[in-house]
Amino acid sequence: MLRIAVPNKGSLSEPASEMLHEAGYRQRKDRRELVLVDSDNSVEFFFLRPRDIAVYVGSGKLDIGITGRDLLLDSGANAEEILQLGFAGSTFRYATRPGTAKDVSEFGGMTVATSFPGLVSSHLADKGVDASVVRLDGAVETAIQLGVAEIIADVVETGTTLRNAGLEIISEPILHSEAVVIRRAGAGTDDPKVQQFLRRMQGVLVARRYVMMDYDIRAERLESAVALTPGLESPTVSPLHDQGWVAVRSMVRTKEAQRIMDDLYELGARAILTTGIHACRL
Ligand SMILES: Nc1ncnc2c1ncn2[C@@H]1O[C@H](COP(=O)(O)OP(=O)(O)OP(=O)(O)O)[C@@H](O)[C@H]1O
Ligand SMILES: O=P(O)(O)OC[C@H]1O[C@H](OP(=O)(O)OP(=O)(O)O)[C@H](O)[C@@H]1O
Ligand SMILES: [Mg+2]
Repeated sequence: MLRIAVPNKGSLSEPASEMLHEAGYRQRKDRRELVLVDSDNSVEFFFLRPRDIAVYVGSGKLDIGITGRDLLLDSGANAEEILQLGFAGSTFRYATRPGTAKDVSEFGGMTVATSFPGLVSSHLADKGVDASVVRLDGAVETAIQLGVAEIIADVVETGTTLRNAGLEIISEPILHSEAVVIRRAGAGTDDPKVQQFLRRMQGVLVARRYVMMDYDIRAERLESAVALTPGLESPTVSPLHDQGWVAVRSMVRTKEAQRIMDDLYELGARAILTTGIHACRL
């Protein structure tokens, strides 16, 4: 059985379970369930606090985990990313009241409040800045108002939370984060059970990002049309009964589908259809 850690709470929890469900795995119906065995797929899921996942996986007690890159790096656990999952995207940044500091180099002697002390301490050390770090559990924006710290370091998605707290971002992001699949460092991905899990998750990513596009085009325009829809490897081209026309089938990025349909139409393509992909193995 492959033992997989899944976030049980917070921003990562629902999208992680949704993705696993799309990959064909059973997921819990009751949020209080802590362990779930999916015997059909030889997988055991452990629903754990997002912060703890890297610790379990790093110790080798669990084979694989889903967590955030920021949480992984903050934990200092002996684990590494093996797949990026494309959800829970955010940056990790410093912020303060206007006028306090314009750059990390000015933080010397100040206090930084954060829920990610490992990440922040090592970033400050890299920059050679001698600032104190105070660890808080959440809602760190308030630490400045209450005089616990001059600076905060926190997850920023839209920036709304910072704006509402009257804070401004300082310097470049410390980190770009997203949900990732992790494994104990050095354990590799050769294990067939791990390979199968990764193929399923990659299948979901592709099914989410691509649609299948079909169209008919005159044979003499085929090369120009194929240049617009090169597919992942190479498009399928089939002859039509009506001589001089061919049918083309190719995968295109969902985000680009409408633009490509316009361009194909301009080129003379007709009967242009897109269909969703439910699942795939590349
Ligand atoms: N607003 C957000 N947008 C995108 N990702 C976020 C956001 N807030 C937190 N995350 C990500 O979620 C992970 C943190 O999960 P965690 O459950 O500890 O905190 P949370 O989602 O803020 O939940 P809570 O604070 O309610 O417990 C990190 O990887 C972080 O980057
Ligand atoms: O840039 P934004 O779109 O505003 O999102 C970022 C905010 O979302 C998270 O907070 P959450 O609501 O999880 O509260 P927390 O501080 O208690 O974790 C995070 O800690 C930031 O505060
Ligand atoms: Mg939070």
